[in-house]
Amino acid sequence: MSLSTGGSFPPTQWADHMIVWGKQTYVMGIINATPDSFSGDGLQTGDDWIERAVARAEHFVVEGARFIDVGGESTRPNAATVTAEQEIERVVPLIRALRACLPADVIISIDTYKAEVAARALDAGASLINDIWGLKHDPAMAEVAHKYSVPVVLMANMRGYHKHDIVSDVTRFLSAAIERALAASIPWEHIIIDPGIGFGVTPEENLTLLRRLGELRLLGRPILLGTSRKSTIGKVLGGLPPEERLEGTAATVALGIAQGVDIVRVHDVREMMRVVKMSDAIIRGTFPHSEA
Ligand SMILES: Nc1nc2c(c(=O)[nH]1)N=C(COP(=O)(O)OP(=O)(O)O)CN2
Ligand SMILES: Nc1ccc(C(=O)O)cc1
Repeated sequence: MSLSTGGSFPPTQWADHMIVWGKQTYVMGIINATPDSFSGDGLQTGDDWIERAVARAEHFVVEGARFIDVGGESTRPNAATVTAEQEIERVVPLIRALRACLPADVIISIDTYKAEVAARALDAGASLINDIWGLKHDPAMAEVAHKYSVPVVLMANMRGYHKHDIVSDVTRFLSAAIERALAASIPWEHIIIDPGIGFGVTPEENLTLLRRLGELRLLGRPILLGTSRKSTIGKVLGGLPPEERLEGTAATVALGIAQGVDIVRVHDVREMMRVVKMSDAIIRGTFPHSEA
Protein backbone atom coordinates (compact mmCIF):
# COMPACT_ATOMS: atom_id res chain seq x y z
CA MET A 1 0.00 0.00 0.00
CA SER A 2 1.20 3.51 -0.70
CA LEU A 3 -0.31 6.92 -1.01
CA SER A 4 0.47 8.40 -4.37
CA THR A 5 -0.60 11.89 -3.26
CA GLY A 6 1.22 11.72 0.08
CA GLY A 7 3.08 14.97 0.59
CA SER A 8 1.95 16.40 -2.71
CA PHE A 9 0.05 19.38 -1.29
CA PRO A 10 2.15 22.41 -0.49
CA PRO A 11 2.05 23.32 3.22
CA THR A 12 -0.86 25.46 4.42
CA GLN A 13 0.54 28.57 6.07
CA TRP A 14 -1.26 31.39 7.82
CA ALA A 15 -0.54 33.80 10.68
CA ASP A 16 1.68 31.82 13.10
CA HIS A 17 0.67 28.38 11.80
CA MET A 18 1.98 25.92 9.27
CA ILE A 19 0.57 22.50 8.43
CA VAL A 20 2.69 20.14 6.36
CA TRP A 21 0.52 17.61 4.54
CA GLY A 22 1.25 14.01 3.71
CA LYS A 23 3.85 13.04 6.30
CA GLN A 24 1.37 12.32 9.07
CA THR A 25 -2.33 12.32 9.83
CA TYR A 26 -3.46 15.09 12.18
CA VAL A 27 -5.91 14.52 15.01
CA MET A 28 -8.64 17.08 15.72
CA GLY A 29 -10.12 16.71 19.22
CA ILE A 30 -13.81 17.55 19.59
CA ILE A 31 -14.86 19.98 22.32
CA ASN A 32 -18.63 20.45 22.27
CA ALA A 33 -19.77 23.55 24.16
CA THR A 34 -23.31 22.16 24.12
CA PRO A 35 -25.65 20.45 26.58
CA ASP A 36 -27.04 18.01 23.99
CA SER A 37 -24.40 16.57 21.65
CA PHE A 38 -25.27 13.16 20.26
CA SER A 39 -22.55 11.12 21.89
CA GLY A 40 -22.97 12.49 25.40
CA ASP A 41 -19.72 14.50 25.33
CA GLY A 42 -21.44 17.92 25.52
CA LEU A 43 -19.80 20.01 28.23
CA GLN A 44 -22.07 22.99 28.59
CA THR A 45 -23.78 21.98 31.85
CA GLY A 46 -23.13 23.33 35.36
CA ASP A 47 -21.13 26.40 36.43
CA ASP A 48 -17.68 24.95 35.92
CA TRP A 49 -18.13 23.82 32.33
CA ILE A 50 -15.42 26.10 30.88
CA GLU A 51 -12.84 24.71 33.33
CA ARG A 52 -13.88 21.17 32.42
CA ALA A 53 -13.72 21.95 28.70
CA VAL A 54 -10.25 23.49 29.01
CA ALA A 55 -9.04 20.49 31.04
CA ARG A 56 -10.34 18.10 28.38
CA ALA A 57 -8.68 20.11 25.59
CA GLU A 58 -5.39 20.18 27.51
CA HIS A 59 -5.56 16.39 27.80
CA PHE A 60 -6.27 16.11 24.07
CA VAL A 61 -3.18 18.18 23.29
CA VAL A 62 -0.96 16.11 25.59
CA GLU A 63 -2.36 13.02 23.87
CA GLY A 64 -1.36 14.37 20.46
CA ALA A 65 -4.19 16.51 19.06
CA ARG A 66 -2.93 19.33 16.85
CA PHE A 67 -6.42 20.77 16.29
CA ILE A 68 -9.15 21.50 18.86
CA ASP A 69 -12.61 21.89 17.29
CA VAL A 70 -15.05 23.96 19.34
CA GLY A 71 -18.77 23.79 18.55
CA GLY A 72 -21.68 25.56 20.26
CA GLU A 73 -24.58 23.83 18.53
CA SER A 74 -25.30 20.13 18.11
CA THR A 75 -25.99 19.40 14.46
CA ARG A 76 -27.16 15.84 15.01
CA PRO A 77 -30.43 15.00 13.25
CA ASN A 78 -33.38 16.71 15.01
CA ALA A 79 -31.24 18.73 17.43
CA ALA A 80 -32.69 22.01 18.73
CA THR A 81 -31.34 24.98 16.75
CA VAL A 82 -29.45 27.64 18.61
CA THR A 83 -29.38 31.37 17.79
CA ALA A 84 -26.11 33.04 16.79
CA GLU A 85 -26.21 34.98 20.09
CA GLN A 86 -26.51 31.81 22.18
CA GLU A 87 -23.79 30.12 20.16
CA ILE A 88 -21.47 33.12 20.65
CA GLU A 89 -22.16 33.09 24.41
CA ARG A 90 -21.09 29.46 24.50
CA VAL A 91 -18.00 29.46 22.30
CA VAL A 92 -16.36 32.88 22.78
CA PRO A 93 -15.44 32.62 26.49
CA LEU A 94 -14.28 29.05 25.95
CA ILE A 95 -12.08 29.93 22.97
CA ARG A 96 -10.54 32.83 24.95
CA ALA A 97 -9.74 30.45 27.80
CA LEU A 98 -8.35 27.80 25.42
CA ARG A 99 -6.16 30.29 23.58
CA ALA A 100 -4.71 31.45 26.91
CA CYS A 101 -3.89 27.88 28.03
CA LEU A 102 -3.00 25.84 24.96
CA PRO A 103 0.42 25.88 23.25
CA ALA A 104 0.65 28.37 20.38
CA ASP A 105 1.00 25.68 17.70
CA VAL A 106 -2.38 24.15 18.58
CA ILE A 107 -5.01 25.27 16.09
CA ILE A 108 -8.42 26.07 17.55
CA SER A 109 -11.18 25.65 14.98
CA ILE A 110 -14.71 26.97 15.20
CA ASP A 111 -17.42 24.51 14.18
CA THR A 112 -20.21 26.76 12.93
CA TYR A 113 -22.13 27.56 9.76
CA LYS A 114 -22.98 31.11 10.92
CA ALA A 115 -20.67 33.91 9.74
CA GLU A 116 -21.27 36.07 12.81
CA VAL A 117 -20.30 33.22 15.16
CA ALA A 118 -17.21 32.48 13.07
CA ALA A 119 -16.07 36.12 13.15
CA ARG A 120 -16.49 36.39 16.93
CA ALA A 121 -14.71 33.08 17.45
CA LEU A 122 -11.80 34.19 15.25
CA ASP A 123 -11.58 37.45 17.23
CA ALA A 124 -11.40 35.33 20.41
CA GLY A 125 -8.47 33.23 19.17
CA ALA A 126 -9.75 30.55 16.78
CA SER A 127 -7.76 30.28 13.56
CA LEU A 128 -9.71 27.90 11.33
CA ILE A 129 -13.37 27.71 10.27
CA ASN A 130 -15.14 24.35 10.16
CA ASP A 131 -18.36 24.88 8.18
CA ILE A 132 -20.74 21.90 8.00
CA TRP A 133 -22.53 23.67 5.13
CA GLY A 134 -19.47 24.29 2.94
CA LEU A 135 -19.97 28.11 2.79
CA LYS A 136 -23.51 27.56 1.54
CA HIS A 137 -25.78 28.31 4.49
CA ASP A 138 -24.56 31.80 5.22
CA PRO A 139 -23.51 33.90 2.23
CA ALA A 140 -21.32 36.03 4.53
CA MET A 141 -19.19 33.07 5.66
CA ALA A 142 -16.80 33.07 2.68
CA GLU A 143 -16.17 36.76 3.22
CA VAL A 144 -15.26 36.12 6.89
CA ALA A 145 -12.79 33.37 5.91
CA HIS A 146 -11.23 35.70 3.36
CA LYS A 147 -11.12 38.74 5.64
CA TYR A 148 -9.45 36.86 8.51
CA SER A 149 -7.25 34.90 6.10
CA VAL A 150 -7.85 31.53 7.79
CA PRO A 151 -8.25 28.05 6.32
CA VAL A 152 -11.73 26.61 6.03
CA VAL A 153 -13.08 23.05 6.20
CA LEU A 154 -15.74 22.70 3.51
CA MET A 155 -18.00 19.84 4.54
CA ALA A 156 -20.45 18.25 2.13
CA ASN A 157 -23.97 18.29 3.54
CA MET A 158 -26.64 16.29 1.73
CA ARG A 159 -29.53 17.32 4.00
CA GLY A 160 -32.44 18.26 1.75
CA TYR A 161 -30.70 17.01 -1.40
CA HIS A 162 -32.02 14.45 -3.88
CA LYS A 163 -29.20 11.97 -4.19
CA HIS A 164 -28.39 9.78 -7.19
CA ASP A 165 -24.93 8.37 -6.66
CA ILE A 166 -23.55 9.37 -3.29
CA VAL A 167 -19.88 9.71 -4.27
CA SER A 168 -20.77 11.83 -7.32
CA ASP A 169 -23.25 13.88 -5.28
CA VAL A 170 -20.70 14.60 -2.55
CA THR A 171 -18.02 15.36 -5.15
CA ARG A 172 -20.38 17.79 -6.87
CA PHE A 173 -21.25 19.50 -3.56
CA LEU A 174 -17.57 19.85 -2.71
CA SER A 175 -16.64 21.17 -6.17
CA ALA A 176 -19.33 23.84 -5.84
CA ALA A 177 -18.09 24.66 -2.33
CA ILE A 178 -14.53 25.03 -3.64
CA GLU A 179 -15.89 27.34 -6.36
CA ARG A 180 -17.64 29.46 -3.69
CA ALA A 181 -14.38 29.71 -1.76
CA LEU A 182 -12.29 30.65 -4.78
CA ALA A 183 -14.92 33.18 -5.92
CA ALA A 184 -14.51 34.89 -2.52
CA SER A 185 -10.71 34.97 -3.05
CA ILE A 186 -10.05 32.35 -0.38
CA PRO A 187 -6.69 30.90 -1.44
CA TRP A 188 -6.59 27.34 -2.79
CA GLU A 189 -4.08 26.46 -0.03
CA HIS A 190 -6.66 27.41 2.64
CA ILE A 191 -9.23 24.83 1.50
CA ILE A 192 -9.79 21.50 3.30
CA ILE A 193 -12.60 19.16 2.22
CA ASP A 194 -14.80 16.72 4.17
CA PRO A 195 -17.33 14.14 2.86
CA GLY A 196 -19.77 14.89 5.73
CA ILE A 197 -20.36 11.43 7.19
CA GLY A 198 -23.91 11.29 8.60
CA PHE A 199 -25.22 14.54 7.13
CA GLY A 200 -28.25 13.58 5.04
CA VAL A 201 -26.62 10.27 4.17
CA THR A 202 -28.05 6.78 4.81
CA PRO A 203 -25.92 4.15 6.59
CA GLU A 204 -25.38 2.34 3.26
CA GLU A 205 -24.33 5.61 1.61
CA ASN A 206 -21.96 6.38 4.50
CA LEU A 207 -20.33 2.99 3.98
CA THR A 208 -20.03 3.66 0.24
CA LEU A 209 -18.41 7.02 0.98
CA LEU A 210 -15.98 5.37 3.39
CA ARG A 211 -15.19 2.64 0.84
CA ARG A 212 -14.53 5.19 -1.92
CA LEU A 213 -13.02 8.09 0.05
CA GLY A 214 -9.89 7.94 -2.08
CA GLU A 215 -11.88 9.28 -5.05
CA LEU A 216 -12.21 12.65 -3.28
CA ARG A 217 -8.46 13.09 -3.66
CA LEU A 218 -9.19 14.03 -7.27
CA LEU A 219 -10.43 17.36 -5.89
CA GLY A 220 -6.81 18.10 -5.01
CA ARG A 221 -7.20 19.22 -1.41
CA PRO A 222 -6.50 17.68 2.02
CA ILE A 223 -9.37 15.60 3.42
CA LEU A 224 -10.84 15.75 6.94
CA LEU A 225 -12.91 12.76 8.10
CA GLY A 226 -15.51 12.91 10.89
CA THR A 227 -16.82 9.44 11.74
CA SER A 228 -16.28 9.44 15.50
CA ARG A 229 -18.96 7.46 17.38
CA LYS A 230 -21.47 8.08 14.56
CA SER A 231 -24.71 6.14 14.15
CA THR A 232 -23.61 4.15 11.07
CA ILE A 233 -21.00 2.48 13.28
CA GLY A 234 -23.70 1.64 15.83
CA LYS A 235 -25.87 0.18 13.05
CA VAL A 236 -23.11 -1.96 11.54
CA LEU A 237 -22.27 -3.30 15.00
CA GLY A 238 -25.80 -4.42 15.75
CA GLY A 239 -27.16 -1.39 17.58
CA LEU A 240 -24.28 -0.41 19.85
CA PRO A 241 -24.71 2.95 21.66
CA PRO A 242 -22.24 5.85 21.10
CA GLU A 243 -20.04 4.93 24.08
CA GLU A 244 -19.49 1.47 22.55
CA ARG A 245 -18.32 2.68 19.13
CA LEU A 246 -14.59 3.09 19.83
CA GLU A 247 -13.37 0.07 17.85
CA GLY A 248 -15.73 0.84 14.96
CA THR A 249 -14.38 4.40 14.92
CA ALA A 250 -10.85 2.99 14.91
CA ALA A 251 -11.64 0.94 11.79
CA THR A 252 -12.90 4.04 9.96
CA VAL A 253 -9.81 6.02 10.97
CA ALA A 254 -7.37 3.33 9.80
CA LEU A 255 -9.18 2.70 6.53
CA GLY A 256 -9.60 6.45 5.96
CA ILE A 257 -5.86 6.97 6.37
CA ALA A 258 -5.23 4.11 3.93
CA GLN A 259 -7.21 6.14 1.36
CA GLY A 260 -5.47 9.46 1.96
CA VAL A 261 -7.28 11.22 4.82
CA ASP A 262 -5.19 14.01 6.36
CA ILE A 263 -7.14 14.97 9.50
CA VAL A 264 -9.45 12.85 11.67
CA ARG A 265 -12.01 14.61 13.89
CA VAL A 266 -12.50 12.46 16.99
CA HIS A 267 -13.84 12.35 20.56
CA ASP A 268 -11.33 9.74 21.81
CA VAL A 269 -7.98 11.36 21.14
CA ARG A 270 -5.75 9.02 23.15
CA GLU A 271 -7.05 5.88 21.48
CA MET A 272 -7.32 7.33 17.96
CA MET A 273 -3.81 8.79 18.19
CA ARG A 274 -2.58 5.20 18.60
CA VAL A 275 -4.58 4.14 15.55
CA VAL A 276 -3.19 7.11 13.61
CA LYS A 277 0.42 6.38 14.56
CA MET A 278 0.13 2.71 13.61
CA SER A 279 -1.66 3.54 10.33
CA ASP A 280 0.84 6.28 9.47
CA ALA A 281 3.73 3.89 10.11
CA ILE A 282 2.25 1.34 7.68
CA ILE A 283 0.72 3.59 5.04
CA ARG A 284 3.03 6.59 4.98
CA GLY A 285 6.16 4.96 6.40
CA THR A 286 6.13 7.69 9.07
CA PHE A 287 7.96 6.23 12.04
CA PRO A 288 8.69 7.59 14.54
CA HIS A 289 5.69 9.92 14.50
CA SER A 290 6.32 13.58 15.30
CA GLU A 291 3.39 13.64 17.78
CA ALA A 292 5.22 11.48 20.31
N1 LIG B 1 -16.12 19.01 9.44
C1 LIG B 1 -16.97 18.29 10.19
N2 LIG B 1 -17.60 18.87 11.21
C2 LIG B 1 -18.47 18.14 11.97
C3 LIG B 1 -18.69 16.77 11.70
C4 LIG B 1 -17.99 16.18 10.61
O1 LIG B 1 -18.13 14.99 10.28
N3 LIG B 1 -17.15 16.96 9.88
N4 LIG B 1 -19.53 16.05 12.49
C5 LIG B 1 -20.15 16.60 13.54
C6 LIG B 1 -21.00 15.79 14.45
O2 LIG B 1 -20.30 15.34 15.58
P1 LIG B 1 -20.38 15.96 17.06
O3 LIG B 1 -19.75 15.02 17.99
O4 LIG B 1 -19.84 17.34 17.08
O5 LIG B 1 -21.91 15.95 17.39
P2 LIG B 1 -23.01 17.07 17.64
O6 LIG B 1 -23.32 17.67 16.31
O7 LIG B 1 -24.18 16.31 18.22
O8 LIG B 1 -22.45 18.08 18.60
C7 LIG B 1 -20.03 18.03 13.81
N5 LIG B 1 -19.10 18.73 13.00
N1 LIG C 1 -24.16 16.04 13.65
C1 LIG C 1 -24.26 14.68 13.56
C2 LIG C 1 -24.16 13.93 14.72
C3 LIG C 1 -24.26 12.53 14.65
C4 LIG C 1 -24.46 11.90 13.42
C5 LIG C 1 -24.56 10.41 13.34
O1 LIG C 1 -24.50 9.78 14.41
O2 LIG C 1 -24.70 9.87 12.27
C6 LIG C 1 -24.54 12.66 12.25
C7 LIG C 1 -24.45 14.05 12.33
